[in-house]
Amino acid sequence: MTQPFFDRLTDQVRTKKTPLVVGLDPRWSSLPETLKSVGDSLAEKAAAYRDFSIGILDVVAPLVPAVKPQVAFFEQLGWQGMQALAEVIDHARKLGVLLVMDGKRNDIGSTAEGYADGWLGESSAWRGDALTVSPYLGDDSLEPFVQVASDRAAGLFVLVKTSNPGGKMLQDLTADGSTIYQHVGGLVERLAADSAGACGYGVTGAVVGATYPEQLGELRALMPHTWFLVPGYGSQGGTAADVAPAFDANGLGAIVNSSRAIIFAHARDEFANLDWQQAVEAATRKAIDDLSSVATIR
Ligand SMILES: O=c1ccn([C@@H]2O[C@H](COP(=O)(O)O)[C@@H](O)[C@H]2O)c(=O)[nH]1
Repeated sequence: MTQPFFDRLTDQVRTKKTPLVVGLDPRWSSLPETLKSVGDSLAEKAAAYRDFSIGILDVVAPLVPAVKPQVAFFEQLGWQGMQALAEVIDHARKLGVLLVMDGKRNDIGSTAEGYADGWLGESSAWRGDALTVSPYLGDDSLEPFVQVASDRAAGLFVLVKTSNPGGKMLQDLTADGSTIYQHVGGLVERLAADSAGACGYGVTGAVVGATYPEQLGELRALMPHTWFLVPGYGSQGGTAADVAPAFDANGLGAIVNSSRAIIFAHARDEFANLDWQQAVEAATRKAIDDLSSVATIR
């Protein structure tokens, strides 16, 4: 019997001794030139995205608990991109690194069932260990995801407080005396508390941006059964000090994503003497070291 996702994540974070997650966000304009030596048809771009992502996986799988493929960049290339994503997922599974699919899906409940099966269902080629979902269609839209995730020992990360500057336009509005992100956080925490496993965390996690450290601390206190996925560290300006409030007393309860700062490290001056995979490894180790100063994992 497979352990619940957040129990597996806890084990992986303890084994790898880091909360760092590497984001797989291939972008044609930033790819190493050696991978772009072919043409730029959709098929050729998809093959380059596959090779790039697999090359990253080979480097980071022994170092980090999970990777976060950004579905948008694969969807952008149509069916060839989705084929490439399936191959990347397959490779990650063989390497034993957990997969957080960043798709930010949702719809009315009956349609949400389709998304849940497509991204978490046993027979899907795009099955992740966890999926990001939007809360803005309400509690009934989350139910199919919770059901499938519970049945499949998968996890969810619901958007609560996103890292982008414009997120506050809606998420910080006040209704019935609380902000929208506090209401969403309360809903996610109730679902997590109802399903908490051996590690103390439930089936629903929350996305909370590193760019809002004050709210990270506030939500950590409000959401003790909810694991956080923290994007915005690195390229968006979030620092190790900013993400420090996301962790619980055991240095657990949060994973911290970094995408561009790691996968395109070959373009950083400090790694200019390295090939692109060596640069990925150096940037990953640097981020692990940086985060170790704020998350003491027990
Ligand atoms: O609030 C959010 C939710 C998701 N993201 C995603 O995370 C990565 C961040 O990439 P970086 O290169 O490390 O900035 C990307 O896939 C976003 O779509 C987010 O940034 N903020």
